[in-house]
Amino acid sequence: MSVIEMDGLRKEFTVRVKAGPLRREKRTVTAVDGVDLRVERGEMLGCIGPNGAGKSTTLKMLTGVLTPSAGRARVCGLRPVADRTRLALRIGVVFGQRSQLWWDLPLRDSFDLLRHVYRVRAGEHAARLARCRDLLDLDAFLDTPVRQLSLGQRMRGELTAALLHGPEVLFLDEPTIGLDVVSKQAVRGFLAELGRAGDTTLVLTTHDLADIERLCRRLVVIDHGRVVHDGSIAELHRRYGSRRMVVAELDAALPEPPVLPGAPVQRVEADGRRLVFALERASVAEVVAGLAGLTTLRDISIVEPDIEEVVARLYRAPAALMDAP
Ligand SMILES: Nc1ncnc2c1ncn2[C@@H]1O[C@H](COP(=O)(O)OP(=O)(O)OP(=O)(O)O)[C@@H](O)[C@H]1O
Repeated sequence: MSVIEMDGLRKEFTVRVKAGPLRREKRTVTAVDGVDLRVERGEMLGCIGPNGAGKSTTLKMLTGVLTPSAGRARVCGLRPVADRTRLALRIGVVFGQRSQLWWDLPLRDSFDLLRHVYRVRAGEHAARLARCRDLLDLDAFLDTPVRQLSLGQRMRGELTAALLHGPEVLFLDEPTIGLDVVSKQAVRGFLAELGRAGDTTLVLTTHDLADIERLCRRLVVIDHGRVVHDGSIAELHRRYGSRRMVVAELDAALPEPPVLPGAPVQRVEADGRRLVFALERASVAEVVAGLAGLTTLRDISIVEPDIEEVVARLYRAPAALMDAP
């Protein structure tokens, strides 16, 4: 049994929209449009998609916050809505906008209350808290009331709060949004460590592709409520034709951009002294050899495909053009 199962999962919302000066009409918004996915124990699944694609709605259905309009979801073998209380003991949830901490209490007291809510044994609680304190560097603000914490400090507190009962699955909606570089690194490092340990399944949505590159071997792209890619980042590059680039720095500009077979010029920069070639069929050696016959090369570098670029192209493509994953 997979730890997360989704079969034809669907969510529609009925919204009222203005249809004239005094009239409002009901309209149906399909937020999630038949998602089929399996996530195995210990996997780290990254979920990306443009604004409004249906990521948060999917997480809300998996955590029992929203009832699906159709289809089936199981998490740890449980029905998220019907078995919500039992499920709460087995999952951890960090949703950026919602806090599970007590605003007026110091972090330490919030953690203590959560121990009682989840009925965690004192020894287990202490061990998990010690690990989080160490990896997330909590000690400097453990006695500060939550409302006085910075966003990055609070997010580290939220992560700890979500993990103190030892969940099997951790759902994270935008865990690094708005964090500064240091907090982002702390959160990513912590999640990577959690992933390496291998006993927690992690599902995260993000707009920050560095989160995905750092953490997730499996990437799901959602658009218009449907899964349009499910696989590794390398597969995404292969599928959408990402190419490596060769950047050639020349001593002097050429009168015309050179035509090299299998390596079209992508960009001309620095007044013609920097040329960027896409490696379509040619190798780096062939580009270097081709250029050496024409000019003096000052420097050459290779740029690996950029995930931002491929994802931007993917988001721009109309959903209908994207084939199934
Ligand atoms: N409670 C609601 N009532 C009506 N429509 C909703 C509701 N929640 C979400 N929607 C709509 O469902 C669609 C999917 O929203 P969702 O929040 O799941 O997207 P998302 O992929 O998480 O977006 P973002 O990246 O902006 O957070 C959007 O069109 C949104 O307006």
